[in-house]
Amino acid sequence: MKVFVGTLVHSTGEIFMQVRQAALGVQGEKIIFVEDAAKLNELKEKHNFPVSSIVNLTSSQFLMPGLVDSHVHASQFPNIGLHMDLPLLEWLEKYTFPTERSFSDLKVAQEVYPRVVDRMLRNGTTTASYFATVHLAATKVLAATAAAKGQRALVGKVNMLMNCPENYREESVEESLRETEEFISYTKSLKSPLVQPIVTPRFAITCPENQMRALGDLASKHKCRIQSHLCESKAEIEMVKKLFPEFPSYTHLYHAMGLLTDKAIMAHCVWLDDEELQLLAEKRAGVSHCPNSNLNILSGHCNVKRLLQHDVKVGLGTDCSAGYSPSVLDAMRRALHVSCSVGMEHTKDHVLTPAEAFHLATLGGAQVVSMDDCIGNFVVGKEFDAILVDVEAPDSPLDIYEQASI
Ligand SMILES: Nc1nc2[nH]cnc2c(=O)[nH]1
Repeated sequence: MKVFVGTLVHSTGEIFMQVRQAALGVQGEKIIFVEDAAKLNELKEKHNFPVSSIVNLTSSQFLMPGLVDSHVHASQFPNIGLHMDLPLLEWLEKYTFPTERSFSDLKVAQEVYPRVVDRMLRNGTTTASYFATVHLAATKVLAATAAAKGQRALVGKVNMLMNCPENYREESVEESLRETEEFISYTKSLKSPLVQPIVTPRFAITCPENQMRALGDLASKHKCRIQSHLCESKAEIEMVKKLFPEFPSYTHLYHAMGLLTDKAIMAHCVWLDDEELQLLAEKRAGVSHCPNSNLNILSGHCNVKRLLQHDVKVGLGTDCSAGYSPSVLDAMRRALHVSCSVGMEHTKDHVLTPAEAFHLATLGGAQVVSMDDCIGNFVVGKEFDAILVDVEAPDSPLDIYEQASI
């Protein structure tokens, strides 16, 4: 049993502090928090439990729930900070598909994915929902890497068949299903308590109707989560309307395909109309808000308060590499700034508070990835996915002033 002796500090200022040490979570061990040594002795006597180690937190340290990145493309990390001069559809064609295609070479996956998972953990992301690429072998590397490095992860082999380069797509619906099912079996064979497969139709533009329907069925058969992109940019929505004119909206299309489940993660959702918002709320599908990406590739300002007011589950996504930062703390800051812009366009009721941004990054994210029964906060009985923040670590980027008014 591990025991943490210390006081949990909660203040809105926390969210701007740099995470100095990540992934303290200890699998399979019980952890309790106590305020002081006297309380610990009392508990030891009462419950007669063995104590294998005690960690005392100093007054400059605090623990907080691990950060949840509900939308990130592991295969796009080589492009982080590059190529942000085009809007979504052109950006995909010119920069993103060619980079993802390079993962047909397994060596690329073996080199890139361990660095991705390390980088995410160093940023305090204890749970991530990853898009990989269409390549089965490379996607297996990502799943095995997350399992080996102890990151909680949903990993998706990307499904796409049309409106993408001939040298970067699946061959047929049959092959797409066969390989996705093989990936699901492979992930289960890892027997990791942390890593699970997620069904990943890229978006409606790249997936014909029969593929989307079949993937919806597959997710239902294997009780898998689903992730995709929805209503990210106006040009994307126009194209979806042209490709699927018989459906009342993009969101209704996904619903008809069986993709809008209570275990679905829909990235972006910047431009939902009222009916779509209603449908999303009714189906209990979650939204991954990716503000860094939405600004970079000019998608738009998502009104997160509007989503929350309709009782939609919302978490944060870094969406690397359309987003240039793999840090969920960065996503929190961007979410606050975007909400300020939305507030200036509407009313100040649309501005997020720092506490709400903190919630989006932790429990909100856990709800979106359908894991709020086991992570997201420090409720007794949940897994201990936590990060230790030390504001006085050597070279800390923060100066703490006694005069600060809290
Ligand atoms: N931001 C983003 N949007 C997408 N829509 C379809 N694919 C992508 C992607 O890779 N990134």
